[in-house]
Amino acid sequence: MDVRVTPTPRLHGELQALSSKNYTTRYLLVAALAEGTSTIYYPAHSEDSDAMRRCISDLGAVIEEDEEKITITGFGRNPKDVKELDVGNAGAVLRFLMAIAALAPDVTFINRYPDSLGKRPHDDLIDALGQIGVDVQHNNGRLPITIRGGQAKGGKIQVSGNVSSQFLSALLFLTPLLEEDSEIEVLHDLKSKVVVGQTLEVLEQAGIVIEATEDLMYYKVKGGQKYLAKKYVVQGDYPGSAAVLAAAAVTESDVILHRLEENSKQGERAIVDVLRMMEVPLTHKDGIVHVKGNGKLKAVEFDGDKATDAVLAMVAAAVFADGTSRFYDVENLRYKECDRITDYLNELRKAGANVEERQSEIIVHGRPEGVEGGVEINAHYDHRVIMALTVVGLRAKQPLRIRDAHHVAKSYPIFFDHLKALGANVEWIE
Ligand SMILES: O=C(O)C1=C[C@@H](OP(=O)(O)O)[C@@H](O)[C@H](O)C1
Ligand SMILES: C=C(OP(=O)(O)O)C(=O)O
Repeated sequence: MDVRVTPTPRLHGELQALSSKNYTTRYLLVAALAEGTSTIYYPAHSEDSDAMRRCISDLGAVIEEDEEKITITGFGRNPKDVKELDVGNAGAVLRFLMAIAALAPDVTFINRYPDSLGKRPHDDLIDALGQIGVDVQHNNGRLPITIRGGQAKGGKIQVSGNVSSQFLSALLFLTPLLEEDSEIEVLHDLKSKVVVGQTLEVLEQAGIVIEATEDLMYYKVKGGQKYLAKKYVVQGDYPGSAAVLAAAAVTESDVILHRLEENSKQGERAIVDVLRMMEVPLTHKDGIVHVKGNGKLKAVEFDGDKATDAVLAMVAAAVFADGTSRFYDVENLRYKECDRITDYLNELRKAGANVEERQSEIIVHGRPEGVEGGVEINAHYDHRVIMALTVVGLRAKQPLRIRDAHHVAKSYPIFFDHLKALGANVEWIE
């Protein structure tokens, strides 16, 4: 399904932010790893969070759900002997469960998205699991991947952090359940470090004790720990909301978004600071962001690694800024649903933006006068590309057609409903 985005000068209205994808996947996982019954209030509903639900259920968690909450009776350290797991296109779900599969005899992760997740590398995690005796069969570091666990006892693990933080998070979820104590040392740089903060926060809430150095590069984990069954409440999602806020910033707007905690550990809350730096009129108080956009933005420089899943939305806003913006330290955007530097900038250029790439930088020469539009956009299976190009389309001169925009459902199935509710001219077309 495609979406047509027709230029829209004004947005107006009030929305509840959707629930955080990253917290939902983590709470589902720690609930599955506990032996009792946990309750998660306001879980996210998206393809990625559904992938975690489906997989933990296949592994033996018992799940009941109503409008408001989900209750999960976990399998502790004894997952069911499943032969196959389907994580859809969800990178974090795959990586976390690759580690948990070390507790099972023989699991194969199938390759349902050969052109997206199927291209992403998992070598660093495969290597780390190998160090504690887990046998991993793989296709040159990629899916399909078969894990034969059972032998893992704990010990010293070194893991590289310069492609994805998800490998480290995966090991942090697994090692407390192993018989022996573990030490985890992160090699090279640790990208998306802030997200590891969310992992540690959730582990602590689940009763797991982990000693971490302040720089998050070294950990001591006692083996034989138990995840506790708990009650969790999922907060609002900054990465998805970043696109809505960017849309409000590039238009004349009066847009209010609820459920965005000021002191959240989500790095993508930096969207608020970045828009402020761009001189977009806004306030943020008591979990409510209120943007009163006038369409005027100033260029900005920002370390994108601090807010990895909001960078594309920030870049979309910068397309209309006065001056040249620079988003640096973003190399690992290349290893996501698509190459979020080369592929994304190609689509932006088609729409009429003036952008340049470096290996780990995105440079945007702003066009406050607007961009031409009138083209078809390739979504590259990437929800964040779809959302960011929608922002650009709102201020293009001619409509943009975004092909296969249904992939927005990976994290934000109701994104277009939300934008429509604000008055955006967006419509699904066959
Ligand atoms: O741990 C997580 O839930 C995630 C970590 C980040 O990935 P990287 O660590 O690969 O940057 C982020 O982009 C992804 O959306 C979710
Ligand atoms: C990169 C993302 O997710 P994942 O790595 O879990 O596929 C994302 O949500 O933008």
